[in-house]
Formats: sequence, structure tokens, C-alpha cells
Amino acid sequence: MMKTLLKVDEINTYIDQFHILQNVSFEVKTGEVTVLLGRNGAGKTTTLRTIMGLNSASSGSVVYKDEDITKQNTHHIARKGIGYVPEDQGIFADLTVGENMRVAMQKEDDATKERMDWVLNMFPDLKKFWNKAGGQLSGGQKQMLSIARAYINENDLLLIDEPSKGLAPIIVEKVMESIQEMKEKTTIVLVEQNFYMASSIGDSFYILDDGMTVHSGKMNELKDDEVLKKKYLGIA
Ligand SMILES: Nc1ncnc2c1ncn2[C@@H]1O[C@H](COP(=O)(O)OP(=O)(O)OP(=O)(O)O)[C@@H](O)[C@H]1O
Repeated sequence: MMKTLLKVDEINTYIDQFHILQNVSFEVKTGEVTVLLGRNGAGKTTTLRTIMGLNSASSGSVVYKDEDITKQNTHHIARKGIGYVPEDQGIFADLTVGENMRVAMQKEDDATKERMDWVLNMFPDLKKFWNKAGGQLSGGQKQMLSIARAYINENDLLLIDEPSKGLAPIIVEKVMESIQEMKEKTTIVLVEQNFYMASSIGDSFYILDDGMTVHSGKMNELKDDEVLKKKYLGIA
């Protein structure tokens, strides 16, 4: 039996008066890639934001490594080893690539240097454009920088929100390749609308619909479930 790294249990999250997440529950096993699927507006981003403490759950719990982190602030949650790659990438437009990396870095030890070597090797553009402003990068390069910023720290869990969004197919391949490699070292929760990517990388899935978790299972079973895919994902 694989160990549970993260357990989200019946969380309810409101944004203003809107009840966005309604008893969302899921479990993330150590070493797996768990994919959150569902249509636009289903609540995937809000789920990741609630885990990070950027939105607060009004009830329910988020337990990471057997510790209840539901009410902790984002800074503390990040320090516990949860990295977040937000949908809008969250990089500093006015800082150079190098400065974006330095600001993200929590330590300067050998392990961090090793991870830095890995990301620069994986994404040579980051090295090439080290002195270029974040805001001047292409969409793909911004995504690479955003992933690199989360990967540079000693995280046991990465939350990655729609990394393929708006990227050309060839760049999607590159991002996929990087996530495949990160998967060897880190547990991942991936929000991904691109079913090809989701099904290539994912081990388990949860489908969100209207702020609720409506289905879950193993990714290789979902691949062949045309009914489920059509009903909740709009994939014919
Ligand atoms: N700041 C906000 N104010 C009001 N409603 C919001 C806000 N942010 C999100 N919502 C609503 O919450 C619901 C869930 O949004 P969320 O972004 O979590 O969905 P999602 O599944 O990640 O979709 P997407 O892929 O479009 O980001 C949507 O109906 C959205 O309109």
C-alpha cells in the first residue's frame, strides 16, 4: 500500500457569497501523479488555492504528512514542502530569469544547486535568457520558469495548474517531458485539461464538476471510459 501524502477531506470554500467548493475530497499517494480533471469553472484552481491557503476553507480539512494545515498561512504551507505552479505562472515580469530564480530559492545548499543544474539542463532557454526580464519571455518560457521556481526547492509535493495552457504542441511536449522526470522525485497534483497530457502522466484521477468531486479512479481505466469522458470532460 502506498502512503497518503495529502488528504483533502470534505472542504467547502466560498469566494464572496459563492459556494465554490462543496465537500471536495481526494487523496494523494506518495510517488504518484494525481490529476484533477473537469470542465472550466469546475473548481480545480480553487482546490489548489485552498490547499495552499490562498483561499480559505470554511469547513473540512487539508492534511499533509499527517498534519492538519487547513488554517495555516501560505508561507508556512510552502515551507513545509509544497510547491505551487499557478495557472498565471506567478513570475515577476520586471525581474530577470536569474532574479526570479533567486527570489524563489529557499536555500543555497548542494541539493538546491543540483536541482538548479537539472532545471537548466531540462530548460536550456532559462540559461540562455538568464538576464532577460520575465515579462519578455514567450509563453512557453514563462511556463518553464514557473515550473523551475517551484522545483528549485526541496518539495515533496508539487501542485501544478494547467501547465499546457496556451502553449504550442511542441512546447507542451517539453513541459510533459519535464513533469515525467520530476515525477521520479516528487509527488504531483496536476490540473490539466489536455487529456493527452493528463493521461500520459497521471496515475490516478479525480473529476470535479460544479465544485464537487464526482468520480475517481486509475488513469488507465479512464482512458477507455468513453461515457465518463464525454459526460464530464466533453471529450467525444
Ligand atoms: N474571484 C472570484 N470571484 C467569483 N467567482 C470566482 C472567483 N474565482 C473563481 N470563481 C468561480 O469559481 C468557480 C471555480 O473556478 P476555478 O477557477 O476553481 O475552476 P477551474 O476548474 O480551475 O476552471 P478553469 O480551468 O477555468 O480555471 C467558477 O465558477 C468561477 O467562476
